[in-house]
Amino acid sequence: FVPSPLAVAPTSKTSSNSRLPSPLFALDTKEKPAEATADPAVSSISSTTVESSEPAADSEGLPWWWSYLWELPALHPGEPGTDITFADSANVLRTNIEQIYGGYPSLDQCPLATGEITDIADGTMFIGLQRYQNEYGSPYKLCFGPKSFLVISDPVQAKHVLRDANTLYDKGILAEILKPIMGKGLIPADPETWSVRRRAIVPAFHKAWLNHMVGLFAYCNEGLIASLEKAADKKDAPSGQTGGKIEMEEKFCSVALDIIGLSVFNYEFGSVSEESPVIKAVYSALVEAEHRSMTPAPYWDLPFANELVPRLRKFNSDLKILDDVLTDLINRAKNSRQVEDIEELEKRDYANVKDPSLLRFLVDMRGADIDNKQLRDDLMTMLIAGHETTAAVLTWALFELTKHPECMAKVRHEIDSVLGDRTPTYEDIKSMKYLRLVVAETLRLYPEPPLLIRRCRTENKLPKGGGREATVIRGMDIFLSLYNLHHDERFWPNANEFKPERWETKYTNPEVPDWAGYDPEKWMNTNLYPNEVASDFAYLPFGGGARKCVGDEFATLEATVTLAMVLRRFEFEFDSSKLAETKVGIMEHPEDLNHPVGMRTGATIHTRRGLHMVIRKREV
Ligand code: HEM
Repeated sequence: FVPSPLAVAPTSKTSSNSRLPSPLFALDTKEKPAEATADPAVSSISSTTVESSEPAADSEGLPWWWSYLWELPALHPGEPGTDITFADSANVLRTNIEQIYGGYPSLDQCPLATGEITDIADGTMFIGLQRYQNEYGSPYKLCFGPKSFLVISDPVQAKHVLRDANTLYDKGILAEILKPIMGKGLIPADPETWSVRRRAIVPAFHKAWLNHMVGLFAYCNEGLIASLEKAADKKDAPSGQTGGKIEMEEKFCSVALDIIGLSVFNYEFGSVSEESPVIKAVYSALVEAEHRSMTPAPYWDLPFANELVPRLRKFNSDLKILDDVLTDLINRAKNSRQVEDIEELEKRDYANVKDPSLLRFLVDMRGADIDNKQLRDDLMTMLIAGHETTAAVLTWALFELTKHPECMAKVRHEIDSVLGDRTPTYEDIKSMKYLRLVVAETLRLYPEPPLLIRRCRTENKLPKGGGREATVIRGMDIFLSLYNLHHDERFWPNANEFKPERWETKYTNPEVPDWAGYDPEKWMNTNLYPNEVASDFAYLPFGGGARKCVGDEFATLEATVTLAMVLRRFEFEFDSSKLAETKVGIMEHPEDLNHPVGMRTGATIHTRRGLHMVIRKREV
């Protein structure tokens, strides 16, 4: 198997990027400069990024072509956790070869995107995929060596994959990569384990608990506010600006970690104010999950790799620290177990409950599986799934509000009139509609993650929708681009504009067959935030169908409370000294023109160099 005819072939011009683009998410081609990451935890995140001038070997010293070899079906037969076999992978490969040498239309009727590899390896793969979408429509196919992906960016087709035919798809590569970290947690779990655990975990996010969580979010934010006050008091802003300097992406990461620790397993990380080996271990797990998602060859599965590769040895020892903490918390919860029926648990008076964590609920539930390993996997999954995602939403919401002073003024007016000096309650959130729309609009412009991943288990037909009818063959890997869906003018007029008001207006487009359009009536009376149902699957920040995020309401409430508390007390401006520095980034990435902080992807969309702001206490 010669890779180049099948690949979007690296040309001599692009040879510095000759390592294959990631099969997952994106390759980041820029390294975050050290000054943007004073916090060691955050600097360890930036260390996962890959330099554009990468020589012909990756960070583990493996030659770039090794990843091609790994993808040969003979070396990578039948995927663990799925029923896809060597024969299925070979059939997908044969289809692609026939298409390349036989010409379009192929067996699956999908055009093959061709172009320079740099189109998608410039650090923002989702933007590269959008360029191809404009050219080829939905779905189109992308080949990297013998590996191929069907890229879907249409709401009707997304509804088919996620909801109507969801049993015909599994998580494919994503499950393979996350299994060593999350075990049998919901994201990578096999179908049997998934349905048992999903039934146990969904009731844990019940109404009374979410109501109580609003108070917990406010409690964790007090630490953040104290640390922001200190920064404001420093008054070290660059000349021409007043206030103190602060990097807000890192601050939002810390508060989101504190919140997830306390709410999910009753553990005080206290990461807003200090650094500890456990916090470092959490970041190590996150960094490794992200690194694996960007590494084409699963070298960690090789015999002895975990003993021999220094990176893996370090990761395993960090994971052990985290596992020990989780095991201790699980044992303590089990030792004080008080079994109750789900209905009774859901009626708990949380004001008088000492430990309101999700772990407590999962242990106390009658008939629950309280096997240590399973509980550990559940907690680890929620820690990873629920931390950086929310931090990213907060980062981009502050970024957009700073760019749009008229929206900021509206938000502030709402917060002042609803909250006054109080900390927010669930009822207050209901009253702060504009702020909720800001959160929704941020999730539209910056979906976290920007791509969903699936693998087809049974050949089936994709409906046409606003794209083309196609056959998805068994074994085919899928990228469902949320970024494309959310930025498509056919579903969202002036799609690139930050306009929270858009969510109040009905929109239909008869030119997209079978798409019902967006209808605010479908959520405003029943939900706090717009969702996939109201947009007929054109807005999928939390996915949709059976595998939809279990933490959607938790996360949106968390983001709303945090923004309300922070924006009420502080004024922000972009740090002008850092803006000048990022001009280089702007020149290199024309699509970043509206993003003075730049974008890069791992599992979520990060800034390139941090969200550097000048902060002042607000006169109220
Ligand atoms: C703004 C924050 C968040 C965003 C944008 C987000 C987004 C998503 C998305 C898009 C999925 C679907 C993935 C797929 O279909 O492949 C998902 C799944 C999931 N999320 Fe979230 N999430 C967020 C916060 C949270 C939180 C706070 C938790 C838990 C405390 C959480 C736990 C999970 C779990 C367990 C799954 C897997 C569900 C399953 O497969 O059954 N997420 N999330």
